[in-house]
Parts: sequence; structure tokens; C-alpha cells
Amino acid sequence: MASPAVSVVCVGMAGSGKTTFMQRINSYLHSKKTVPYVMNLDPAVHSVPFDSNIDIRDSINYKEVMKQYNLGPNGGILTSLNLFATKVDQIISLLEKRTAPNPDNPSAKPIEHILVDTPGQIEVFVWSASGSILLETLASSFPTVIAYVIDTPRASSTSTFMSNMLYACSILYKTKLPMILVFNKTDVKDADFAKEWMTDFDKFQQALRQEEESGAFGTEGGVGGFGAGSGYMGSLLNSMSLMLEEFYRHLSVVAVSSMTGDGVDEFFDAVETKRQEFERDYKPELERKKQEREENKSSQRELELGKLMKDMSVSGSGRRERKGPETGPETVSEAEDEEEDEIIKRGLADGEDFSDEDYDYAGPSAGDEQGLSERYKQALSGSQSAPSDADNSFTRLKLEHILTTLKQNHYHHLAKLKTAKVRDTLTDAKWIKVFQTYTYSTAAWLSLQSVPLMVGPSMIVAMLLDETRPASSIEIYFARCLGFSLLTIAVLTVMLTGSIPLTSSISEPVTTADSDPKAPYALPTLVVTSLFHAISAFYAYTWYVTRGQGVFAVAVGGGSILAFIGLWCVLFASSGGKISRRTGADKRTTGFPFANSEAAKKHTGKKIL
Ligand SMILES: Nc1nc2c(ncn2[C@@H]2O[C@H](COP(=O)(O)OP(=O)(O)OP(=O)(O)O)[C@@H](O)[C@H]2O)c(=O)[nH]1
Repeated sequence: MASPAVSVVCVGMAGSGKTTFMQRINSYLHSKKTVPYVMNLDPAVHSVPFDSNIDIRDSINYKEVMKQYNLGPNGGILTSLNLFATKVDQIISLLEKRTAPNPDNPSAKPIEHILVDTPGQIEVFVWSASGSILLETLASSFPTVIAYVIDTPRASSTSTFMSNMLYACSILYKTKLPMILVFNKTDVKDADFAKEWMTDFDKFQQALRQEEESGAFGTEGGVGGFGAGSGYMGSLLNSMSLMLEEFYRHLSVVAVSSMTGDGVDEFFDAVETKRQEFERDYKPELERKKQEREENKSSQRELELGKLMKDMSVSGSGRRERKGPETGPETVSEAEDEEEDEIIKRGLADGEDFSDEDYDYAGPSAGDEQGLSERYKQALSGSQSAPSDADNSFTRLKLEHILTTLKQNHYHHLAKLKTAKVRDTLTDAKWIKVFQTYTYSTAAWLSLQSVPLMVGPSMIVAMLLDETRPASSIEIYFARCLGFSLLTIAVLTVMLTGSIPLTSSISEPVTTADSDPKAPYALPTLVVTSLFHAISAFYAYTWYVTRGQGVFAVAVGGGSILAFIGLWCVLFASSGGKISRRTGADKRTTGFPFANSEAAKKHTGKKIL
């Protein structure tokens, strides 16, 4: 569908001012009464200072992704983007709809700009599969321009400037989309020097010489000090600047201040120039690619789909227990921060635009391996069917690309998950067995004691009395009450620990995790009953020592064994336990004030955050 809208994708190094720049151009467009469509693709951003129509954070909880897949911050962003990318078709349909003239209201101005903010970790977006998918899909439907935001004050030395240019060059090469270099923060440092360096080779040489003379490249006595030694950096920069001349010619350069708003007019002029360039130079290339893919589509798709499903062959592996050891944290600090597992926090059907009926999100939770596999399958099958006019979209033709790239991105995560799953299933079964042995033994032991108290209270009282007389009615009453109480505790123990499920709909085994909805009181019950056994055993011991009656020795034995098993479950088999169920790391060594991260590292082999 032909659309006049142009999409502007802001990329840049962390802290270069992308978000502030987005805010500035957004408010500029509002002031010009051409309201843009805004997308935030940074799942890790805490808050964005502008209203976004589509926000990745509405659908993906980045922290939960990190926790669930056991990833670091960059892996978390990457996986969040991958999950988001599976729904790229819907996003594009939505954008196409919003940017097309409204037949019901022909006088309404269609959206002319789509603004996209990207993660601060530039490489995660530009070099990831999902980044490519999102960018290429966007470019297949709309003229797309990359705005590479540069922190001007930080690019004022020849080496930082050159690093930035090389980065920009690599992004241009990777995305193959028209690019505008946005020298931001010009209220702090004017960008004239950069423009000069890009257009006049001699000026750059001059600056280079000056820096060399001042020793900024690590020459003796230099202040820079980080260079590889005298002369090397200078000559490297020299030759690179020559090589980059061709690259500079393909760029538009604007100097802006997101703070003051200077240069925003020029930026939109550059956007218009690049839009025309896109239509003229880039679109035919995309069309050619599209044609090629169309030809190879069906055979390639079958092949890739088969491969992907093979790699993700978790479908037959049964249901993954969401709670329990496998969701346990990998590092100690993760364990201590544990929250409710929930990847899809609010669901995609949220917010102004995602509540749109077009956006029919009903995918399974991304919180588990099978969920992930299912989501990919769904995304793919959705793309396979639906031959509509939107099928002309490059999106659909990107299917095989989505398959391969997502597969590559997730290959090692899936492998990791599979290993963890097998290991955890084994260990979990062991724990559950001990735990259930404990609860049933407790119930049996208490019931055993309750029976004579209820059935023959007078006999029990007579046994306990030193004198020979019939039991009084009050003694009989208390003995029976004690019997009933013990029986009640026995029943409560098996119920509250979930050993006997209260509803027939529960088919998963109960776990001792605090957050297990099937047995929220399992751990407290375990603790209380273990204490009860310990106290009873101790009390029986004192009686045995003072009275020497053998029956107390039996009570000491039974109580002690149960107290010991209960304590073992509390320590080792519960999520509140001190031993990590996943790694075996002893967390007692890592807590405040005697933090000993080395002990935990030894077990986890991982970084303690
Ligand atoms: N003086 C000045 N400061 C700016 C300008 N643009 C951004 N900043 C500041 O630069 C810092 C980083 O800005 P952000 O917009 O958060 O940068 P970002 O690239 O989105 O950061 P990440 O999301 O972490 O990658 C903030 O403190 C901004 O106030 C500008 O034009 N002038």
C-alpha cells in the first residue's frame, strides 16, 4: 500500500540523546499539527518522556524475560525484541491502517511520520535478527530513514569522532537504509568542527596533527594515554578518514540541540531529502529482493520451517512446570529478587492502539520454552496463511528470514533451557518425593497418636496417672480433645502443603515454591509442623530421661525423624531455602553482612550480580 508516511528510526550510542531527540521531534511535529505515530522499541527504558502509540514494554516485561531465560541485560533486550518481532505483521498492518487516509473522515490528515526509538544498546538492535526484521519490514512498507544520533561533545576528538563515523558506517552497511547523522547537544558543543572534518580532509589532518603533538594518542607524556603508542593511531585515523570520504558523501548531516530545539527544521528537511532518496534508490532494490524472495519462497519456507521446528523440538516434551526449580534463579541476587513469573505483563492488547481489533494477540505465554516455540509457530503460521493485499508487503516475504534469524538468535538459549529442564525435572522429582514423604508421615504419626486418645481416653489417662483411680470426666474430655486436635493437624498438614489437592482441576504436582498458587501455605506449614515435631521430641526426651518409660523413647524417635526431614525440606527443597535449587550454591555465604560471592561463584560458575 502506497503511503506518504516516512518512518524515522533513531539509533545511537547509549546516552547520545536519542530519547530526548525523539521527544523534541515529536513535540515539533505536534506544534506543526502533523501528529506522528510513535513507537518505543526499548524494552529496558524506565520511562519515556513522550506518549508512544506502540510501546514494547506494554507487551514484554524485560526483567521477567531476563529472569525466565536466565539472561543478562543485553540478552534480555535481544530476546524481548525477538519476541516482539514475531508480531511484526500486526504492527505493520496497524501502521498501514493508521497512515492511510481515513475513508470515513476524508478531511482528517493521515499520519506522515512514524518515529521509532530504539534500545540504548545500539548493537543489540542493529545487529540482532529482530532488529533487522523490524527495520526491513518497516522499510518494506514505508520510506525508512535512520537518524544516527551522535553526542557532539563526546565526538570532539579525532579518535572519538572517527569511532562514531565507523559505527555509523557499519550501521549504514548493515541496514542499507538512508542515514542522517544528527549531531546532538550542540548547545554544549558546536558541530561545525564535525562538518568541517567531514568535508575538508585538510582540516581533519590538521586536528589530527594537533592531537598527536599534544600526545593524545599515547605518545610519551601524552594525556590521552590509551593509544597503541606513538604514531600508530595517527596514521590509522589518517587512512580511515580517506577511506570514509565516500561514505560521507551519502549522508545528510544536521546539527541539533534536543534541549533547545535548534536544528530541528533542518533535520526534517534532511528527512524529506532522504525520503526522496529512498524512493529513488532504495525502493527498487527492495522490490528486486522482494521479487527474488517470492520466487524462492515456498521451497525455502518449507525447508526453514522444518529446520526451525526441529531445533525447537520441545513440543513433544510435555508441559514445563512453570514453578519449581527450573524457574529458579541462576544467581544468588536473582534469587533474592525473585518475583512472580510472568513474561507477558499486560498483554499486547493494551494501550490506545493495541486495543485495536486488528491486533489480535492471543499467543501463549512467552515464559517458557514451549511458549516461545509456540509463539514462533504462531507468528509463522499467521504469515503463511492470510494471502491478502497486505501479502504484497515485504513482511510476508520475509518469512524465511524470520525463521532463520530467530532460530540463530535463540539456538543457544534453547539449548540452555533444554539442559536446565532435564536437570531440574530430575532434581524436582527427588524433592517432591521427600516433601510428600514428610507430609504423609507427619499425618500418619499424628493420626496414630490421636486414635488411642479418642478411642480409649480412660486407658491413656490411667496409663499416665501415678495413682490407681478411674479417669475423671474432665481428663477424658481433654484426652479426646487432644486426639481430635492431633487428627485435625494431620489433615491440615496434608491439605495446606497441597499433598491432597483441594480441587480436581489441579493436575500439576505441588511444589514448595512460595509462589506456587496450588499450595501457598506449604512452606509455613512445613516450618510450623517441623517445629512441632522438634518440640514434641524434646519434651518426650525429658520425660523419658526423668520417668524412664519406653513409650517416650518411641515419641522421641518419631518426632526427631520427622523434625529432621521437615527441616531438610525447609533448607533444601523450598524456594525459600538457603540452598539454591538450581545451582546448589550456598546462599548463606552471600547474604549481608557476610557476603561471600566467591563461594556462590564456585557453584554457579556465574557472575554474582
Ligand atoms: N545539553 C544537552 N543535553 C542533552 C541533549 N540531548 C540529550 N541530552 C542529555 O543527555 C542525556 C542522555 O539523554 P537520553 O535522551 O536519555 O539519551 P539516550 O540515547 O536515549 O539514552 P539511552 O536510552 O540510555 O541510550 C540526558 O541527561 C539528556 O538530558 C541536548 O541536546 N543538549
